[in-house]
Amino acid sequence: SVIAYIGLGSNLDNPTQQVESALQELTALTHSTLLAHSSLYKTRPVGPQNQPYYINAVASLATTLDAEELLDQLQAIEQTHRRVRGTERWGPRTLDLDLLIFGEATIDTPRLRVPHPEMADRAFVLLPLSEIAPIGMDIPGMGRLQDMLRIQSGEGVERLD
Ligand SMILES: CC1(C)Nc2nc(N)[nH]c(=O)c2N=C1O
Repeated sequence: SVIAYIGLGSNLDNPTQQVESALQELTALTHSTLLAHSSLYKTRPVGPQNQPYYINAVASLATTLDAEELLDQLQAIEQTHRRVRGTERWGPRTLDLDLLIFGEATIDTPRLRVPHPEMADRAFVLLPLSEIAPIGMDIPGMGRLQDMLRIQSGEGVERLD
């Protein structure tokens, strides 16, 4: 099996509830085991500011699914949260499940880019990720987590106790 890291985000319809229940659903994925999840964070929107704050988290999963199969499962969970696709690209959403890292794989297909190309400059991903990943972890084709964190300010990312 490989270890996959999943980014969770929501800023519509009770985001804390959306993320909490998505974490529950991740424990029920076939051929997968939820290993850990971060705290929840309240984060300022990246992109258009005229939208609500997000709730973000990161989870790690041991899985024997391949990346595309896992993506299918994640998109199915998004659907159960009434994720209305085709809405504004950077607009608000009930639930985003992003496949951030899939073992040592680097994938670049029309459906899937892994590791997630924007994660290196997103504190709303790096801070929760650093709670559950080894700080020296190498992110395939991108560099070390600790080096990415160093150039991020925690501004606009608040851990919820
Ligand atoms: C619109 C965009 C880029 N901004 C975000 N901003 C924050 N803070 N959290 C997100 O999960 C998030 N997701 C996105 O897709």
